Amino acid sequence: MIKRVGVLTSGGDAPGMNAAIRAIVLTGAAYNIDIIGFRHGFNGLLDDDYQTLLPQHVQNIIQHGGTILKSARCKALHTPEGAKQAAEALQRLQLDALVVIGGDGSFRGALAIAEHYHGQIIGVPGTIDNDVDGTDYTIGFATAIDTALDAIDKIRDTADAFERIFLVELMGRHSGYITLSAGIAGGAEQIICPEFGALQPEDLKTLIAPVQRAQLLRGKSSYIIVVAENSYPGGTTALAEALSTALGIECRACILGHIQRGGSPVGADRILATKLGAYAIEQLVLGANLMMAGEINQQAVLYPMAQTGAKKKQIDPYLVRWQQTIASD
Ligand SMILES: Nc1ncnc2c1ncn2[C@@H]1O[C@H](COP(=O)(O)OP(=O)(O)O)[C@@H](O)[C@H]1O
Ligand SMILES: O=P(O)(O)OC[C@H]1O[C@](O)(COP(=O)(O)O)[C@@H](O)[C@@H]1O
Repeated sequence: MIKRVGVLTSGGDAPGMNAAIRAIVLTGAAYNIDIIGFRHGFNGLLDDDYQTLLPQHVQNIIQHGGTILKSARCKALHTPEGAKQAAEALQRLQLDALVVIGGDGSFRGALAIAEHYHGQIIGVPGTIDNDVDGTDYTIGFATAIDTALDAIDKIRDTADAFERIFLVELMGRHSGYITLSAGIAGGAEQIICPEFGALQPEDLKTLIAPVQRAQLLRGKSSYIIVVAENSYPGGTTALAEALSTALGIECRACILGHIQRGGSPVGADRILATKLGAYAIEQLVLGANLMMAGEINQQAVLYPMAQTGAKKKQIDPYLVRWQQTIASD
């Protein structure tokens, strides 16, 4: 019988985390389960920083970005002592289960705790990067795309007016999901992301030739290259400078950064978060352990937490081929 469940948000915050917390609290109340919210990610377990979450605490939060529980990265959890201490906190507070809302890193943290914990643990995928296996989309990704798109559309106006090349840097440390998706939707002429291979200074000619073709043959007045972070030595600003020198045309870099993590979650993220938060609680009641609540083909599914980061989630090969062979030529 599950009576008390802890919940925390960990790693990069993502729009929709609040909607997930709300669904967890409301579903918990329906099953007569007490929900205890830990603040600042796993740090809340180590610092005894928690509060009981009642339905009234999650009123009017579905529309807000960020997370009412705060999020953080927790260095201590990378040590066996930290994981043991976190598990001891869960036992001491008599928690039957823990819900971790975060990315595959947070799920690795949860698995470290599980080595010392007798209760159940379930994950809910929350990260703008969409780099978690076992779910088509993560909570926050859809909002991040719209935020990036809004910026790309605006940059297009000034790029066109000034007949400039713009490089727009988007987030995703290890994954090009945001970059490919926002690049396709924003009509970017070129896309640079980890899945297409690292770009080195000596490879610049592969970028330059299509730019020249577009300008000479098609008379393009604006040209947008979206770039995933960490794609070029020295960063996107260095890449813009190198391109300016090579092409003799003004290139500008725009780093969107953490803007992509904020804002009111779009409908798709609120719906996904509500579904997965509720499903996580219902599956805990049914005995799920060390699983992630995901959604595949609109169906809520359980997926082993240990496999959520085991292989690199594939970005859409059809769009990759189209972008590389048709859109960027
Ligand atoms: N291998 C690991 N062992 C223990 N804890 C981990 C491990 N990887 C990540 N964590 C915990 O999860 C937190 C968030 O991980 P991170 O990769 O930054 O974000 P995300 O969950 O969004 O992928 C880390 O700060 C750490 O506390
Ligand atoms: O906020 P920080 O610590 O600068 O981290 C930035 C990173 O966090 C993210 O926004 C989200 O990543 P995670 O969800 O894996 O934490 C990445 O896109 C970005 O590289």
